[in-house]
This record gives sequence, structure tokens and C-alpha cells, in this order.
Amino acid sequence: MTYKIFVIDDDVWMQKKLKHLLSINSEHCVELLKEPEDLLAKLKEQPDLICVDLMLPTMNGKDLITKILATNPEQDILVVSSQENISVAVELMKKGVKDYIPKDQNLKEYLWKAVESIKEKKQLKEKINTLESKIKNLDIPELSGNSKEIKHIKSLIHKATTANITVLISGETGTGKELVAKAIHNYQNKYEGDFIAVNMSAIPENLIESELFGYEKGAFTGADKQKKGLFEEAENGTLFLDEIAELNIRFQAKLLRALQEREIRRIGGTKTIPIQTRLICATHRDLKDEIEKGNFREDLYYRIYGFPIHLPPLRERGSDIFLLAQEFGKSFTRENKLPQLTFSREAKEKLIEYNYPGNIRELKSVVELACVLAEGSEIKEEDISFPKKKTKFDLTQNKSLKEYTNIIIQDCLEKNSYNIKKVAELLDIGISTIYNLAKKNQIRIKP
Ligand SMILES: Nc1ncnc2c1ncn2[C@@H]1O[C@H](COP(=O)(O)OP(=O)(O)OP(=O)(O)O)[C@@H](O)[C@H]1O
Repeated sequence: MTYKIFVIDDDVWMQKKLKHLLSINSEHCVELLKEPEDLLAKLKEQPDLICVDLMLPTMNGKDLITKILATNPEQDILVVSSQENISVAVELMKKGVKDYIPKDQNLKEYLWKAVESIKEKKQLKEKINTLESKIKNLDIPELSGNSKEIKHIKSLIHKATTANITVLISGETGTGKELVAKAIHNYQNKYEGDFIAVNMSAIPENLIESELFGYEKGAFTGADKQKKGLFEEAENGTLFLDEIAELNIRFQAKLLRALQEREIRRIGGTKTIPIQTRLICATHRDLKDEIEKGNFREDLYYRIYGFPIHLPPLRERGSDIFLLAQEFGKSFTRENKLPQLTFSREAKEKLIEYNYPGNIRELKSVVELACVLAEGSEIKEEDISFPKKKTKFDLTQNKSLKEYTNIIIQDCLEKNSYNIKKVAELLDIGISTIYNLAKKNQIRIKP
């Protein structure tokens, strides 16, 4: 990174000396100037540092400094002067000059020390600014909701942040698993590494190891340079492994070993790299079921289970449905500069009665569509439309009567929020029939 320094001094010999001393650091790009007017005209080039001589023939150094700071109050200025006058130095430092060094036999040492310390302070300031804006711009709205379910989740989030324990978030699609993971990261790691989310089902099987663990140059055809894996990228931050149940069984063994040893090895590498990241996993599946089916390693399950957080589906969050709908409506109309809208009583009832298989994500898109469709200042019942579910009952498939029966029962369970008693009544079958089919894994009695 280049560090641009302007030097203004009327003494040609001193200019050359300063340029020589400053240019020893190859990052420094030094430009020499004689006339204050030239310097002022070049301020728009935004030098990182200006070295000013106080005894300039055409303008008093102090006046020049005042003018520089009037244009850019944040400008780093170093005074290099043959006058060793403490009171002038103090006065200038009060104005905003970063340091004052005399042109004597120690010039080289003072100059280097002063420039390095000015650079360090600037880097520190930039770091603080970045962190401040990171905190201000936390793009995670607090989890909305007043239900006792969401209050419980909030308390779990706080507890999860008290220790670096692996968190396993479960819940149907769209229940806010990623949002919760981000909240844990932000409460705990506000000032440190990044939050990196990766969806296990989105990475091809043969790339998963290189994505997570990285690789060394030449590890395989196409590995023309070394690449860090996501475990390393998320150093001092959080790695969020979404849809962990989709991880292929072969890689599960490698992940387990890495988590047990708390270290990884890049593909083709010999050295081990310690894992210094918080791990949060999420799944919409019942991992116990996946273990029974042989799709998920039990030992890995216990390794990632650490601190479990289950997110209930939206249909179980009572009054939160309408509260969230109002919030989504408000932010959508604000972002799109549409007039504020209210919900009619019938629209509210329709929203509350639906079962939301897509949960909060679905509610959000239903409300946003309603805002667009609404005429006037109120969202009416007819503005609320739910996505039509693709029917699973397709008679053109070559299935047995038993298989079709199972499809019908499953469909009925989904449509009735897995209310077994209601489904048994509707289909005129025994509750035990439903339980027996579930036991044989022919239907699911949970989402
Ligand atoms: N309590 C909440 N308050 C406000 N918005 C929420 C809340 N929970 C979820 N959302 C919003 O719902 C959407 C889905 O959330 P998120 O992506 O976290 O769900 P998910 O469970 O990770 O989904 P998937 O399983 O499909 O990956 C996002 O737009 C998120 O901001």
C-alpha cells in the first residue's frame, strides 16, 4: 500500500535529504514542493502526510498549516523545523499538527519514529471507524415478536453467547435460523472476525473439503494457488454451517475429526491449523431421524449438539403472526415509498388462520405482495393470497394403492398442521394407523 507524503521546504538540500530518508521505506511515495500555493492546490490529491518547514519565505508555516487544516481537518501534518521552540511546538500540536521534530543531528531517527507513530495512529483510527460503522450497520434487525416462544429464544441466544460452545439451531425452513445465528455472532463477536454462512446443500460433494478446509498450491489439478478454507476465513468470527444434515457421510467423518482435534489441514498440506472460530450448525431436519436412517453420524451429532436452539414454526407463535405482518408491511411501504397501509379485520383473520409452511419468509412475501395489490389505504382480504401448493397426488405415477394411500395421509397431515386426531377424523381412519405408518417411516407425523 502506498503512503503518499508531501514535503514542503524551500531549502533544496534539506528537501533532498528528507526525500532520501523517507524513501527508504518503499511504501512511501514522496513529492517535494517549494511553494505553499502549489501545496494548497494539490491537497485534493489527499496525501497521507505533509511534512512542513516553518520558515518558508512566501508564507509563514503556521498560516500554511491553518489553511491546510481548514481544507482538511483530518490531515496528518508533521513539522520539521530548524527552530527548536517548545512553545511554538505546543501551539502547533494544539492546532492539530501530529508531531514536531527539529532539523538536527538526530533528524533521521526522529523522522522515522514520528512517521511510524503517525501511521500507526491513523491505522488505529481507521480500525475504530470501521468497527463503529460495523456496529451501527448491523444488518440484523432484532428478532421481532412478543410471544413467549420468541422471548425464550432470545434468552437462549444470550446464554449461548456466554461461552464458546457449538450451537445447533433446528427449525422448519424460514423460521429464522440464520437470523438467530447472526444474532449470536453479533452479541458475542461485535469487535472481531466475520460471520460466514455456508449452505451444505449448495456445495457439490467433491468441493466440500476444499471449501471448508482450503488447499495448498498444486494439491490437485487446477489448484494453481493456495486457498484458505472457510474455517480459516471465519477466524475469530463465526462459521455458520446451514443444512448440516445434507453433508455427505464421508465428509462427516473428516469434519468430526477436525472438530474433535480442533484443527484442520488444508488439502495437500502437511501443517495443522488450529480452529479459532465459533461454529453454529443448522438444520430443518430431525437429526435423530437422519441418524436412524443412516444418513447422519451419531458421533458427529453429539459433537455439534452443544447448545441446541429449536425455533418453533410461525403457526405456533400466536400473536407474532400479525405483529410480524405489520412490521413487514411498514418496512416494505417505507422502502418503496408507498403510502402507509393498515389491514382490514378480514385480512388480519386470513393472515392469522393460515399455517405458513414457509414460515416467516412466506409471511413476508405474502404481506409484500398484499402491499402492492392493495388499493387505497387498507389491505383487504382479497389482497392476501397464499402460494398454491403443488399437489403431490399425481395419478400418472406408477404407484401402488398403498403408496397412494400414504401420499394422501401425508398431504392431509401437512395441510392440517400435523394434527393427527383431525386427520384421522377427516380420512376416517384410526389414529393407530397413522402412528404405525410413521413407525415404519412411510409417512412423517412431524414437519
Ligand atoms: N423473528 C423475526 N423477526 C423478523 N424477521 C424474521 C424473524 N425470523 C425470521 N425473519 C426473516 O425471515 C426470513 C427467513 O429467515 P432465515 O433465513 O433466518 O430463516 P432460516 O430458518 O435460516 O431459513 P432456511 O431454513 O430456508 O435457510 C428472513 O428474511 C429473516 O430476516
